[in-house]
Amino acid sequence: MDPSTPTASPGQPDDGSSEAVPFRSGFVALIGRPNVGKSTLLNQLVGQKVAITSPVAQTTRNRLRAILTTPAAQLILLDTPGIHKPHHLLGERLVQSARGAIGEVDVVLLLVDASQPAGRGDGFIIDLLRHCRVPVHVALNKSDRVGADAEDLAATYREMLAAADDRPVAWPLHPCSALNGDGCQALVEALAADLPAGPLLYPADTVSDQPEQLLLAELIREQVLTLTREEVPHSVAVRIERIVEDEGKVKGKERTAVLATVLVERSSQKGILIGKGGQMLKAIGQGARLQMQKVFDGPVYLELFVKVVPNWRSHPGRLAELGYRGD
Ligand SMILES: Nc1nc2c(ncn2[C@@H]2O[C@H](COP(=O)(O)OP(=O)(O)OP(=O)(O)O)[C@@H](O)[C@H]2O)c(=O)[nH]1
Repeated sequence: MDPSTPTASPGQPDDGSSEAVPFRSGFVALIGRPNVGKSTLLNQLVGQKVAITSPVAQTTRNRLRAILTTPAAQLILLDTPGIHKPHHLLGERLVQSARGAIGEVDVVLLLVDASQPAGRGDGFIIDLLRHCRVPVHVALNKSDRVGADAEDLAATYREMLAAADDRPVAWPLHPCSALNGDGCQALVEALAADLPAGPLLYPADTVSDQPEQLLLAELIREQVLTLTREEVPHSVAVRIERIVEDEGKVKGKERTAVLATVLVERSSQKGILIGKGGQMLKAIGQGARLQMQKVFDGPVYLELFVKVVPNWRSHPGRLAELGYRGD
């Protein structure tokens, strides 16, 4: 299909009758508690890595737009930081950012971890969404872990949601697995059906509006989250200093050099990040470099520095500099 003619959809009759199915486009906010799988779902839906994921809660710090174009619709998906009780200025900005997203979209997708019982956190989010003027869908994620069939899972979760909140909620439930893709196509179709008729808002082959620098910084942060222990992850920020087309070519492909600084709050954290004989920093660099090579589709040289900036998470100026605006 020619992407510049978005009204041509598979449901459109070719007899010239007026019952053409309109192309739909609009914004969908992904809302949920930390670690329910929002970023994993985003990557699964657009078919490539646009958001970093990790088993550490509160991985997502920026609102990311991922763009999914099907023959019938274009969905602009806003990944939001998990909603949780904030403990510092960064935390407050993250929650503000998620709340802000609810007011700006055409559809809200509430993601829950269906392998966990619904709890007070779910009640808090349901309350936040109760007065939302746009359709709310609920993705029952991690269905692969539950072992129940889709119907049973929906019925169980409906009861759990009702128990988490005394007033009944009648939002459509979609069992799915962001990890293996089960149920994701049906989910996309349901979301698309609730979008307004409209044209393509981005070229059909766009998958993200995230600046390259931010993605590269996130790929480094992902390795830190994956490889280091509890006390380090949330104190880390990454700043990309420079990206240069390197002189050298490897197997005929241009090499890209990336220079980045990893910011931590304490010198003890710097020690952990560097590791014995520099082993930890080397492993972080190697992991990030492999991911970056996929982004550039070519060889990457990555140089990492570690710098201590005490309390950067509580400094409005530092947060803004690193892109955490909480808008
Ligand atoms: N088994 C299983 N695990 C999943 C699924 N979706 C996500 N996960 C795992 O859950 C963890 C958290 O996933 P993320 O995508 O980072 O979660 P998030 O909601 O974006 O997290 P925050 O950034 O903290 O808000 C990771 O270890 C994922 O691999 C799923 O469908 N099935």
